[in-house]
Amino acid sequence: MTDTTAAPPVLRLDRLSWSVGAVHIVQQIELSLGEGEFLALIGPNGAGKTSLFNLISGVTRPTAGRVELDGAAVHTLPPHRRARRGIGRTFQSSSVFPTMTVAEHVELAARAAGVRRVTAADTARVLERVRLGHRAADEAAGLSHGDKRKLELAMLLAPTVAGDGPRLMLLDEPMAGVASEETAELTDVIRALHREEGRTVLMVEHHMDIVLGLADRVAVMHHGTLLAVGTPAAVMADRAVQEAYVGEEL
Ligand SMILES: Nc1ncnc2c1ncn2[C@@H]1O[C@H](COP(=O)(O)OP(=O)(O)OP(=O)(O)O)[C@@H](O)[C@H]1O
Repeated sequence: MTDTTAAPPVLRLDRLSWSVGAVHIVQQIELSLGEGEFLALIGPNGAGKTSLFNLISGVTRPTAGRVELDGAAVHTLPPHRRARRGIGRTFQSSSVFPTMTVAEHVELAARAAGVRRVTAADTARVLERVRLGHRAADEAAGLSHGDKRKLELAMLLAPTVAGDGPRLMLLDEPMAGVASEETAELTDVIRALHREEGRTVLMVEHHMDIVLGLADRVAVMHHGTLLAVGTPAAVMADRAVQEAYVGEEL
């Protein structure tokens, strides 16, 4: 018997597709993320991972299929309305403003999310959660790449000043450009947002050691389709996945 009382998945992608002219970039993706789940999205260069994030966050609209958040269709909404429904996103390339202070970034992000009153104590609390409290008054230009990534996470969390903040966090290669000595702490920060705050996470990440340390499940994209979805061990043992990565590091 079907359990009709079960909560809908936080995110459900239903035959999600995106084509540009005759080029099918994202094809018929079926994927669900449960509350508090951490799913890593991997795949060779050009597989369509960023395009999929664009479809979920609203940067682009699907040419077919649906995106549902908590059971409600959101794929026709613009990005800011999806953000208000709880979809938060970081980008592959760093998006901080060099001459603004760390605290000002959080304040700006909170205001952009519709928070009217943001105090210094509010921004300090957000920055503590990403271990950047000690840099609040510094200009972003002076931050290391790892600290810039943490600041982007703080901006994602800024709406929590006056509400729940993102239920679903889309992290696009959070370790990109980060020095190896900084990855452990950044991983810890992301883990805490997931485990301690219970946020649902979908993360694109190429470094398998990071993926294995964080993700409950892994989805593999190749030529715009999902090749495999499963536990990290099952996915890495999958022959089709290994073949997709021939010539590349898995
Ligand atoms: N607006 C667009 N118009 C046409 N083709 C596009 C567009 N955006 C992306 N593509 C193509 O779609 C494919 C998937 O690109 P996408 O950036 O989503 O891949 P990716 O998996 O994120 O790659 P990477 O790991 O290199 O970031 C690529 O072949 C890319 O050239």
